[in-house]
Amino acid sequence: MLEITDLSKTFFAGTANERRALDAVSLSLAAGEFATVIGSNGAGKSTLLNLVAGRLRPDSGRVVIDGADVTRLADYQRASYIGRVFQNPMAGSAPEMTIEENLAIADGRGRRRGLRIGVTRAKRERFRAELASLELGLEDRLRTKVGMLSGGQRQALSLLMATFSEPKILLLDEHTAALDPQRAELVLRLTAEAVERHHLTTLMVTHNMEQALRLGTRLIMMHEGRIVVDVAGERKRTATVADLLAAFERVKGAGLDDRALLG
Ligand SMILES: Nc1ncnc2c1ncn2[C@@H]1O[C@H](COP(=O)(O)OP(=O)(O)OP(=O)(O)O)[C@@H](O)[C@H]1O
Repeated sequence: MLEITDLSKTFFAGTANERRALDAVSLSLAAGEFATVIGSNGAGKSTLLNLVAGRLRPDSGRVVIDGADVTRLADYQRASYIGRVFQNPMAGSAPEMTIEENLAIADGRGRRRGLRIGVTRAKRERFRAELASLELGLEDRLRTKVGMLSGGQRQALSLLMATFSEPKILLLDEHTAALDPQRAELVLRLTAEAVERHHLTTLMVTHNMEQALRLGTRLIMMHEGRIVVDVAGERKRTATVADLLAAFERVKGAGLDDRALLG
């Protein structure tokens, strides 16, 4: 479903500040595969997501989604392929618009006939049913402005909006980091349910190793623009936080050529 081949991105190339954010990364995710992505600050995690979303253009390499080469498409041109939730709960929805208006926009995303935010009775019923699944009581507040919601409620709504039009790829960029532990747990549960229900191919960046181990079917560790650990199946299920920390220490100590051994 997602084929990334030899993807590279350097910022400020040719200057003293040159920074190789992504270094010939290749990654293949099958339909429905849910990869959690960890790595230290500056490892290239957000850059990877930005390249998949089309927010950034790569210097070289390819991004193929569901067989379509989207490498040269701008972010709005691949919007129908991608749902994304950011760290900031304020980023995913429009505060001055109501819950149902926000959902109507999400519902129309990627469709051809422009922005249609008209809400029919049938749509309203669907919105109500989807909101009820969040178990936050938002189904009774369709006409409430989104700016009135708490961070956790807003992030749950952002997640619903990101998955509403059943995207091919779901990108989650530390989407629970700004929430208190209880709300973070709720949004994580909703995430797992949405991925399962819509069979979404997912990349979830997190700094929380326990989360990275508990969620998803695959775990990727990045370091200095490369994927240095990539585990799935039984190996992922039985891995511990201590294993990840040990792997990270090995990566930091290893020369570039040795890193391939860790996968
Ligand atoms: N728009 C940009 N302009 C210049 N440099 C950038 C830009 N985005 C990222 N970088 C640099 O690229 C490198 C990778 O950054 P990136 O944000 O992808 O890392 P990350 O793994 O997401 O880190 P964090 O965990 O801190 O969010 C860093 O050195 C960063 O400073």
